[in-house]
Amino acid sequence: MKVAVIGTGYVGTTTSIAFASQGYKVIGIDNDEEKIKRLNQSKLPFYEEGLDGILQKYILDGTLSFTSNLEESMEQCDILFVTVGTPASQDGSADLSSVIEVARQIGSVMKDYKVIVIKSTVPIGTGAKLKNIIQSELKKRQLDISFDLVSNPEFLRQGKALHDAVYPERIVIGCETDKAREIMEEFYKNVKSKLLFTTVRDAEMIKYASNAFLATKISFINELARICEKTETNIVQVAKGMGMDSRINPQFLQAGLGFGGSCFPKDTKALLALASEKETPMNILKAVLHVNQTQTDWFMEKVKKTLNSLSGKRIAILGLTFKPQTDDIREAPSLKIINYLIKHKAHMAAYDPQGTENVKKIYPDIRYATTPLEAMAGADAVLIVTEWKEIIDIDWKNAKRVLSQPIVFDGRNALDSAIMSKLGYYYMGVGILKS
Ligand SMILES: NC(=O)c1ccc[n+]([C@@H]2O[C@H](COP(=O)([O-])OP(=O)(O)OC[C@H]3O[C@@H](n4cnc5c(N)ncnc54)[C@H](O)[C@@H]3O)[C@@H](O)[C@H]2O)c1
Ligand SMILES: O=c1ccn([C@@H]2O[C@H](COP(=O)(O)OP(=O)(O)O[C@H]3O[C@H](CO)[C@@H](O)[C@H](O)[C@H]3O)[C@@H](O)[C@H]2O)c(=O)[nH]1
Repeated sequence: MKVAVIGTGYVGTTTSIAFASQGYKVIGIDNDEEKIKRLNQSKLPFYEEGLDGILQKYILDGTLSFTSNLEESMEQCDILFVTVGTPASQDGSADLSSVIEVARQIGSVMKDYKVIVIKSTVPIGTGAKLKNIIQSELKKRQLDISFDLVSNPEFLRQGKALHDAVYPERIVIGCETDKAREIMEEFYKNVKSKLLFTTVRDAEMIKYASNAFLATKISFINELARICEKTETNIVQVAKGMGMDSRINPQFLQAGLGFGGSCFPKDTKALLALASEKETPMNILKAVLHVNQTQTDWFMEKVKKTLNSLSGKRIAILGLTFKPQTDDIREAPSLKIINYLIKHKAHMAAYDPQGTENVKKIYPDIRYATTPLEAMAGADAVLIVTEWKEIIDIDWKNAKRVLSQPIVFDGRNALDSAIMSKLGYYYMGVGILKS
């Protein structure tokens, strides 16, 4: 079976590599010519540890190739996976212009039966809409070609993309015909995973519902962290005790600075926009977003109160990306924190192993350091914003010497408060007693 993947962004490139590793011949297609040129030179358009070597291997052995020519690629493939972006529009709803454009292009060049698989995260009803667009393009060409439209949402996590794509916990397939079901079953036959066949609409909803639920767990624990601080209880212990109940489970109960990234913020907003369009309010989800939007301010108010004022203070920011193991800064809490510090006239120096260049484009005028210690030199306080291992592993005993004051605000509860206190730090996390 030959495979084409339309859109060679984060999901498209990582799933193309995963499909190649499963023995398929894969063509990655993108309308960004520069990206295609670089991919063919084995250069990834994003940071993902260890992936460039694997990409190079599959390019060199001819398993994987990249092009901007959709028509030619379609003739050579049986299944087309669509992984183009669906970013948030001004009103929060999903911007479907790229998936619609791809559907038009497919309909205008398709010559025989294909299975068109939507991996992009799209609102309920989009699959049916895309099917209509393809049909009307075929009609314009006076062709009566059959095709199947399948929804196969992607659940991979950034930083762990290849692992998640090769060993998915579950595969959800929404399809409408036995033929499409058989082809999808055959395609995934070597992947050991739970498989759920359902309708296209259900599959579309499963993706939004999953992200909304995980986001809900995070906002729940973050709101609980606020009350823990007022009741002299420790959110880390509370989450641990809660998570020991298998019905609750310990994942996504890490209190912190709120969720960021390219998915949770936009997907929760898109589901809310859909709910509003359907005149069915989702009050819990609204609160989830509200807690998330206020979490960094809540944290920064504590920083300001502890330091009396931020004006003229030197602050070291450790970590800029929305989570470790990525260079992605979309919706990263660090951006709100930098903005807060600028507004309160603090001086800052920021360090991140991978995200600096991306943040520089938004905030060119703040100081960036090339090591954590350089950022910490002379600082009145340190803010841990992303829990990179390199940041957790700082030699905190010796690092104290470069600081002006030994104060650490840990936005990820990444360090041990008792150890930090023993080392002589004034240490404050999220939802834990200060030490
Ligand atoms: N990033 C993640 O971790 C993740 C995980 C699961 C699902 N998703 C979903 O997958 C989709 C893609 O996300 P992403 O992060 O890979 O996006 P991205 O922005 O990194 O990549 C999208 C790619 O599509 C290309 N593109 C746009 N229009 C095109 C067209 N007409 N023809 C060919 N290529 C075109 C762009 O040039 C870009 O390379 C989104 O719907 C997202 O919600 C993302
Ligand atoms: O207990 C937790 C877990 C996560 N986060 C934050 O939540 C955000 C998202 O984290 P994560 O889910 O690990 O990252 P993503 O790569 O955005 O992956 C999510 O979004 C993808 C895109 O839809 C889905 O495919 C994945 O299943 C889903 O986990 C990050 O800012 C994390 O810091 C917390 O604050 N506390």
